[in-house]
Amino acid sequence: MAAPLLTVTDAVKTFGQMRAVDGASFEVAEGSITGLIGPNGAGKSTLFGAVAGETTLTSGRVTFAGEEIAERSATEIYARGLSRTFQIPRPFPKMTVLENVMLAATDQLGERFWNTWFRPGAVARQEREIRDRAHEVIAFCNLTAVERNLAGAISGGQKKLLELARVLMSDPKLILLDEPAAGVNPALLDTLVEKIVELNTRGKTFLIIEHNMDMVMSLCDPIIVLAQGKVICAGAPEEVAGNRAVIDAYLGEVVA
Ligand SMILES: Nc1ncnc2c1ncn2[C@@H]1O[C@H](COP(=O)(O)OP(=O)(O)OP(=O)(O)O)[C@@H](O)[C@H]1O
Repeated sequence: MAAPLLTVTDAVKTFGQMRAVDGASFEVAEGSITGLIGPNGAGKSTLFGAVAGETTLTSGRVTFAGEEIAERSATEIYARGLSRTFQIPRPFPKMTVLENVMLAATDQLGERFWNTWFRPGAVARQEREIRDRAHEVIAFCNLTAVERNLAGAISGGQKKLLELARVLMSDPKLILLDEPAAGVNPALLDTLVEKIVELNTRGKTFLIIEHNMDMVMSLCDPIIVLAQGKVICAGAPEEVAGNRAVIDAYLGEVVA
């Protein structure tokens, strides 16, 4: 069997006395759409932040594409092909959809971009390439009709598609989606799911945090369940749905 694309081993993240992530271990197989679920406060977003390099784990290991990344910066991890979206989309509201998508590419070019200031011909060529790629990605995400609109003025669902478009500019191997369905109307949710499936067919691997159980159960396999910072179950949707510890964790949330 192929080595996993992402491996998290004994991850711990504490905030003062609080163990937000408490010894979590799991794998994401290359080519999978893996779900990460769990009650509120289980530690899912904290784990995402640690995997993407925004925060450092208190202890534990993270391996991505065969390389240890727990100590790497977010920029280095992004450059290696791991990109994420946020629970609440963070576009630049006063810029157009097209500008937002193009900016995702200039972010990633970093120093190389600034170097080109000394070579004006190269700047123009690079800008053309970025614009062409942005148009492709925007069309794929069904956003062409609004590409000249201000990002702050498009719908919640379109903002989620914009997040996906920005992520796609870097052509990542692994895409982390943080609650893609939150605040998205059913029609746009179908589009979003369709796009995820299509990208997966083209070889992209996904790790998805989601509270919408219908979406998770139909889209993700395997599903990893986190509760109080620990993985309490991981398996196929039907296994997870019938697991006693999972049911108890969610019931605990309802009762609490
Ligand atoms: N920067 C921080 N400082 C202190 N506590 C934090 C911090 N970030 C997260 N926490 C706490 O860590 C725990 C895990 O939070 P986290 O956001 O990772 O959970 P989650 O599973 O993503 O929850 P949700 O589904 O509600 O988004 C929570 O109790 C939260 O209050």
